[in-house]
Amino acid sequence: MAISSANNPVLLEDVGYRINDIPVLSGVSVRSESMRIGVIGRNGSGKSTLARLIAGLLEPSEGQIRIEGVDVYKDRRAAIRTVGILFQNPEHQIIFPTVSEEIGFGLRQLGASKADAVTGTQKLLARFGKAHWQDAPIHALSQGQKHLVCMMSVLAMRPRLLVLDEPFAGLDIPTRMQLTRHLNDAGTRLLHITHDTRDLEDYDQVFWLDRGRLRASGVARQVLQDFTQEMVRIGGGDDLSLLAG
Ligand SMILES: Nc1ncnc2c1ncn2[C@@H]1O[C@H](COP(=O)(O)OP(=O)(O)OP(=O)(O)O)[C@@H](O)[C@H]1O
Repeated sequence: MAISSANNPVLLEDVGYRINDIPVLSGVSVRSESMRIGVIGRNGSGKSTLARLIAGLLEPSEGQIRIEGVDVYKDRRAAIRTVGILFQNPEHQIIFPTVSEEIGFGLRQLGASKADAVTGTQKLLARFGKAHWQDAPIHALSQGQKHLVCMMSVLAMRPRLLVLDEPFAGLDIPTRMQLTRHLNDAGTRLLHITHDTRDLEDYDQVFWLDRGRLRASGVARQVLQDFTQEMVRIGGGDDLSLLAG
C-alpha cells in the first residue's frame, strides 16, 4: 500500500553532522512523500544521529531539514506537533511514575488544561483497550508494556511523522507483532530506522545509510536485498578486528 503524503515531504538537503569535528553524517539528501519510510544501516552508521536530527533534537552542522515544511530544530513549537520519536530503550523516554502521568504530560505540552489532559489520557487508554492501566506504576510493567506506554504517549500528541529508532530491538515476536499492529492502526506516517530488514519488508521506500553517507535508496525489496547481500559478505570477513587511530 503506497499511500503518499504528496507536497508534505520529509526533506533533508545535504545534511552533515559532526562531533568534535569528526563527521558522523555527510551529504545526506532525502526526499520522501511516502507514508512508510525505512532507513537501514549497520551499527555505527549514524542511524540514531539521523533519527535525532529528524526529530529536531540535534542541529545539523550542515544542510537543511524540513519535515512537512517545518524546520524542526529551529521551530520547536511547530516541531512537537510535527514529529514524535520512539527510542530503543523506554527508560530513555519515560519520566513519570504512572501511566496516566506519562501520557498526560505530552497533552499538557501541547497546551491542554489539566482536566483536558486527564480526559484525553482516559480516552487514549480506552482506544488501546488499556483503560485499566491508568494508575499502573510504570516500574511494574514488562519491557513490552513500557514500549506500549511510550508509543501511546507519543501518539497522544498526534505527530504527523513518527520516527522509530529501533524500538523493537530485544522484544519477542508476539510483542513486536502487537506493537506493530498498534502502530499501523494509528495511521501515522512512519520513518523507521533499524538494522533489521524484517522491520521494513512492507515499507514503501528505504534509504541505506553506510558510514554516515547514503549508499542507496529505492523500493524496499531491492534495497533490503542489496543490504542483506552486503551484510552477509561483510559477515564472512573479520572487520571487528579493525581498530581506529
Ligand atoms: N555523543 C557522541 N560522542 C562521540 N561519538 C559519537 C556520539 N554519538 C555518536 N557518535 C559516533 O557516531 C557514529 C554514529 O553513531 P550512531 O549512534 O548514530 O550510529 P547507529 O547507526 O545508530 O549505531 P547503532 O546501530 O550501533 O545504535 C558512531 O561512530 C558513534 O561512535
